[in-house]
Amino acid sequence: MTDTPNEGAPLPAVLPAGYRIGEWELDEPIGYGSWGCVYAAEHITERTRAAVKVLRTDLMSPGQREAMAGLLDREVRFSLQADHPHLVRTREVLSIRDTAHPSLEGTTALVMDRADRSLRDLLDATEGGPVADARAILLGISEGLADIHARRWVHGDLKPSNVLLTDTGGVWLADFGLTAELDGTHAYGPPIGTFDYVPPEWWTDQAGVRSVLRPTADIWAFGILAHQVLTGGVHPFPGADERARSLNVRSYASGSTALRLDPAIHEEWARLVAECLRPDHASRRRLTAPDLARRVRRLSGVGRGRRGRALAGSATLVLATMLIALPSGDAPSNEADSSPAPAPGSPADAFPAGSDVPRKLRPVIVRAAAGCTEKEVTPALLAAMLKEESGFDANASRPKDDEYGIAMWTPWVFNSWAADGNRDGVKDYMSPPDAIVAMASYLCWLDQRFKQSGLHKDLTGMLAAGYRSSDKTIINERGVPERLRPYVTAVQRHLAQYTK
Ligand SMILES: Nc1ncnc2c1ncn2[C@@H]1O[C@H](COP(=O)(O)OP(=O)(O)OP(=O)(O)O)[C@@H](O)[C@H]1O
Repeated sequence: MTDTPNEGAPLPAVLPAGYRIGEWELDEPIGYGSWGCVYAAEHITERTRAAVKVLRTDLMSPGQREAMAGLLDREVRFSLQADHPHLVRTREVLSIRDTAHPSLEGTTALVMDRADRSLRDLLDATEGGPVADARAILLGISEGLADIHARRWVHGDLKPSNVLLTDTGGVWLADFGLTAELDGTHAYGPPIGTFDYVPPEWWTDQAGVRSVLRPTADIWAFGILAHQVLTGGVHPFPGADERARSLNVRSYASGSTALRLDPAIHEEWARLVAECLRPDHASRRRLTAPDLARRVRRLSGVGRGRRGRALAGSATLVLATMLIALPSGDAPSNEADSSPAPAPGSPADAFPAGSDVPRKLRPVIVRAAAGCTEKEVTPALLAAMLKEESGFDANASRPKDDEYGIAMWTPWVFNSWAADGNRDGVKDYMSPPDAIVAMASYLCWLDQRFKQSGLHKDLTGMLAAGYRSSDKTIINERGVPERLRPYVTAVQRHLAQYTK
């Protein structure tokens, strides 16, 4: 908190060197963004370096300030939870207290680890050919993206100035001002974007004053960025300026022109870039961020198992724990329901007599539930969810919402929870056993998240609602949102029928 030694004289737009925010003393600005200025800074006693992003709403018009409020909230929320070697670390978020300058009171300052340059600086300094450490940079970006998507957020503004680099080889994604949390299959953001990195559908996917944001937008941006990294800055779509290039992007997406990548790019990298630059969301979504990271890792020649540090609290860890806990047994089959009546005490006997839960599915449902130690994740709950999601139809689909199969998984979301329920070596969201085990893993994780957040009432309702939205939605609303109430009521009705 800042009361002294900041002087009482009027402050210029750029805060003067020596200005103190909390325990941090500002030095020169490192760079300017649309909403704020980033300063080099040092801790006043420990002399550690940092970068401090000051978002000065006092310099904005009332309209800008209003637009800024929501974005700022998202940037702060995501920054505080980002915990990955390839996401810039936010040390603290401060609210300026400066009695000598009341207009600054309450201004937000994000104190981050300081990088030595951005990828933009590196591209500007490179004349042709791949930038130095191109592979490591692309690997870092793809792993950072995979983590963001696994947490069900979309970066939304991936571009060279938002990729930070350190002299020691650090690669950090930064600037979470447009980072948005998914609610279902997509998020919404303000219609702001950097033309050179937005996907073709961005121009048409506007919902009122908001634009639709999907994880595939980050994949597109990665494709553009990878092309630039591999060529020393060449944008894959020709044009003298951003507007001309964006017209060429749209002409490509409409099928009028073909994609022409720089021939100097190695064939295998070019194939990956082309996949990222598929012309529409539907064809691009097959390449999820975890797949992308795997492919980049392989192309970079980095062996399996190389991770900077463990992902504390990540979904991956919970899933691994759960699958180890799965009792062994015969691999469940995908076939239709045709088995004889169950023996008493068998998995197939877990449901009330006359229940419509298909007999063939009962063992996998029971086994999937047994893999979770949370008492709410029962065979009855899984069956109730499957009933409401698909009516137990293995081929169900809602293409409009990008949801498929018995558990109505969205393909890229399934990837974060993917399970090989029938142990056939393939993790497939259209395979009922895989989809059901993944559903149990996800519900198990949601259950733990809610309990950790102090939410203990109506857990089954929150689990059903969380499956339809996200952990964050339920935690933020402290329970089932009204709009999801009809869905939750239906699941709970089935649950009562399936509970013995
Ligand atoms: N932690 C950091 N360490 C070093 N430089 C940083 C850090 N964070 C941001 N920068 C640099 O500061 C500049 C401004 O960053 P900021 O995130 O405010 O905006 P931007 O991404 O350049 O633009 P916009 O806000 O319009 O998207 C950028 O050049 C960025 O590379």
